[in-house]
Amino acid sequence: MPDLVTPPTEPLTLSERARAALRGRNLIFVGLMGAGKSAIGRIVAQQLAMPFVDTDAEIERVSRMTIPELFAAYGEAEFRALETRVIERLLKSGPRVVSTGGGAFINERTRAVIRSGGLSLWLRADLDVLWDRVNKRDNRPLLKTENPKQTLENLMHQRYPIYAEADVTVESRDIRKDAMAQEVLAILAALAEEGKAQ
Ligand SMILES: Nc1ncnc2c1ncn2[C@@H]1O[C@H](COP(=O)(O)OP(=O)(O)O)[C@@H](O)[C@H]1O
Ligand SMILES: O=C(O)C1=C[C@@H](OP(=O)(O)O)[C@@H](O)[C@H](O)C1
Ligand SMILES: [Mg+2]
Repeated sequence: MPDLVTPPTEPLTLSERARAALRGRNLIFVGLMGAGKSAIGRIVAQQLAMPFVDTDAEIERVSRMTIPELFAAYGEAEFRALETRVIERLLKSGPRVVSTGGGAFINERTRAVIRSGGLSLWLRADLDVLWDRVNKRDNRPLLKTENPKQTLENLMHQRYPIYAEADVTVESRDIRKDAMAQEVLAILAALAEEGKAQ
């Protein structure tokens, strides 16, 4: 007689549980410059076995210009319009993990596109963590001011109430990037299980 007892199923991995929270939707990282959207988004995508796109890199690819060149040549308003179009296209052809530039979710149109395009995740960080990270590079045109740390702090005050509208908030801490990515997965998995990731 063959054994008709169903074998026990393997427990789901953390990545599988996190992916369940997305229910086939895009995962969109938002937050201020230096929060780790680009770096952590890439690792999370690998873990979820989903394609990854960084919107700044995509904007640079399609325009064949760098972000500082785009700001210098066309100004912030034009950059935002291009950013909205690029994000809309990427989200429509998903599901992917998408890391946005810091100002994307602040723009009303882009925010609406992100809201309807998937699960938004705010990587939230303190000023000192952000400053420590952005200070090392000079590729962020908005920080080319007399006092860039003060500018970053002003942006925090302006933007944090808006980032808070994201579906999920994760504290971006000063820990290894792979550990940070694991935290993101664990929070997504917990959401799926609580049935909160609507
Ligand atoms: N958890 C982390 N620990 C250490 N360094 C980090 C961490 N997250 C990001 N970084 C580094 O900080 C810098 C800014 O991160 P990035 O992903 O570009 O931020 P964002 O895209 O949000 O502006 C990069 O050099 C990145 O490697
Ligand atoms: O905060 C912003 O308005 C910006 C953030 C940058 O992306 P990161 O947040 O990935 O640095 C980039 O899109 C551009 O310099 C503008
Ligand atoms: Mg980035």
